[in-house]
Amino acid sequence: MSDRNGPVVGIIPAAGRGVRLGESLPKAFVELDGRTMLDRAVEAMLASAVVDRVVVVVPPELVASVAATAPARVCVVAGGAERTDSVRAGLAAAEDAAYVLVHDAARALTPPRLFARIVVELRGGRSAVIPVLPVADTVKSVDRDGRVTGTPDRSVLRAVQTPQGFEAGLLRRANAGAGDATDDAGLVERLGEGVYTVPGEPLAFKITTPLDLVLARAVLAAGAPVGQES
Ligand SMILES: Nc1ccn([C@@H]2O[C@H](COP(=O)(O)OP(=O)(O)OP(=O)(O)O)[C@@H](O)[C@H]2O)c(=O)n1
Ligand SMILES: C[C@](O)(CO)[C@H](O)COP(=O)(O)O
Repeated sequence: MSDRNGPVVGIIPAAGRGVRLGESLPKAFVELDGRTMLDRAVEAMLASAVVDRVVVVVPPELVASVAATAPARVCVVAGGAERTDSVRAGLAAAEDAAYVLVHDAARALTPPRLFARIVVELRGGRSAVIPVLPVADTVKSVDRDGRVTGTPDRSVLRAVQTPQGFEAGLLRRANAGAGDATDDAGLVERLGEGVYTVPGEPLAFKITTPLDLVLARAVLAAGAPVGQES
């Protein structure tokens, strides 16, 4: 059990290569209207006013250059081969945390109010809290031949975003366990611990493909109040 008033440390995994985006530099360093995805993610986290400090996890060769321009309350560490490895590196630099918020740099337009929504639940006694949205498409499971094996009831499905918030000790235990997962909550679920949901934000979409990049730039060009509102 964490100290309910203890520090919240944000961890921003930004060490991916962005293969699916296909740009010539690591994805977190691609610019959206003059500011990198990473800078936007850090600024939103700090603007939320619910995070005490931020650990940014970047490709090893970029640690020195990112650290040289990092704002106050932000430290920079080297990431690993998989996202889970990068989160582990972030956790190692968050030794003082009572709670951690793990947030993809790739969700660069996330409104600050989403961080606050997660922290309210953590301080209220939840150990693991994630933002989700309803699923708009029908989802099928398929076998290796592409043959449909089932149609899950859409009403119980949710698309999962970040920031994902945890009692720090719980995420340390989950992350130290064997195996990988596509999100941090998945590791916590494997421990048999409850993971709770709060409403996500459409603007917290993950910039994964070139089309996502077009969408993000269009949102900014349209003058949406991204990063300003709390
Ligand atoms: N070894 C890794 C892989 C991913 N990430 C981060 O985890 C977030 C979500 O990952 P994703 O969107 O898949 O980014 P990439 O791994 O860069 O994308 P791709 O799979 O297309 O290469 C991103 O902010 C990414 O930088 C990370 O810190 N370390
Ligand atoms: C953590 C995550 O953003 C939740 O939706 C997602 O699972 C990351 O997946 P990726 O393939 O590493 O982008």
